[in-house]
Amino acid sequence: MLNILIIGNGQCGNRILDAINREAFGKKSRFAKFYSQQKYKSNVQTIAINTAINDLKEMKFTKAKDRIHIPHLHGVGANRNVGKHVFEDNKANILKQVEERGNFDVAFILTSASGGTGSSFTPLLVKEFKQKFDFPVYALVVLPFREEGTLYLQNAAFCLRDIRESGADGIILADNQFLKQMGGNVESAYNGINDMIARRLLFLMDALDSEMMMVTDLGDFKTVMSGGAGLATIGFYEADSEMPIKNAIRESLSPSGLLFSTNVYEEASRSMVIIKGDRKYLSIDDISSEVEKLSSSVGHVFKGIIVRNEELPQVLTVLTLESASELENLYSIAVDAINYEKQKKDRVNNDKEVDRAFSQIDGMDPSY
Ligand SMILES: Nc1nc2c(ncn2[C@@H]2O[C@H](COP(=O)(O)OP(=O)(O)OP(=O)(O)O)[C@@H](O)[C@H]2O)c(=O)[nH]1
Repeated sequence: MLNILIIGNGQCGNRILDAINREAFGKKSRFAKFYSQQKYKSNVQTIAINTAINDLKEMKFTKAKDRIHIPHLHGVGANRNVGKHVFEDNKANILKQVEERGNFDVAFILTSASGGTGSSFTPLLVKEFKQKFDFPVYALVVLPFREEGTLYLQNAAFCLRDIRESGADGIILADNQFLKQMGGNVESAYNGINDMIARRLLFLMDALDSEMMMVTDLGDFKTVMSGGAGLATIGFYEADSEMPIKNAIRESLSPSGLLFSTNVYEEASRSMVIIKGDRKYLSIDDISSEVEKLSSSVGHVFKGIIVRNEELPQVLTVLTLESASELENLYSIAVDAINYEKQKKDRVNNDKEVDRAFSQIDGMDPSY
């Protein structure tokens, strides 16, 4: 049995963690968390960390003992410098609470790249973990909608770089902009995106800890994640009973299945394909021929099959990327955002117009 730690940092990380716990507790009752056991096969510990108490209170499926409030106003207001200081002041407390949970085989840290709390805490937390523990640490990082503004864009650029430099064993990318086709208003888009991420992570945990017909384990996952440029994404597809399994594999690798925009056949470096479902849907020949196609352009592909009676076929693909043109696009917009913010600040510093306005009443007092 694997010991798995999942941490959700900041509002976005908290919400995805809550979506994971909702699936794991069963969706039926919001009170399930008070009396039921999580349905995980592994020993999964979940911890939500936030500076904003309201974000923690908003969680419906994560137990109160699994929420760590780091008091700092109501968040750090998208300021990563403030967030870094707040983390340093509180890291002993956070690490103590993690250590009290026991030993882990692997940790996942969930965060947005662009806010203040999650994006500044995550790289520093990864760094502490890598110094203190010897389990692999993976960050699942949510990229912003591109129209969310200059501060979020610059945060995303610096956060991703910081996480890469922190010693993380891999970064799994999910992109709000790419996933916004979920439609609806922002809130329902968030819920839809969070559910997509939660489902994929739960499938992954299930696969790493299952008796399989064909085995993929944590060792294989580590090997996949160590390929490429340290970046990865995850695809998923659930087929109906009519769809041939090879089409389901292809769908999981298509834009509608992936969490991040990439042409898998051009940018992926290593992959893991796990297929789950009733034996009657799982033609080994079809699976093998589709996986061979993928490996001819990707390189190494690990393949796992989990037989689950009466279940429709589902496919999960983990892909590490050796290049990511969408990330290059994001960085070029972020550079514009950083320059824009800098110019604005310079203008305010150099332009004394406001000071001149105030100076007109120097030495005067109000008369009533
Ligand atoms: N997918 C998804 N993205 C979210 C969600 N909530 C916020 N975001 C995105 O996360 C970014 C903002 O980061 P947050 O996680 O809200 O910020 P934080 O880490 O709590 O930091 P501060 O509020 O600045 O202290 C924006 O790009 C939002 O679009 C969510 O529930 N799901």
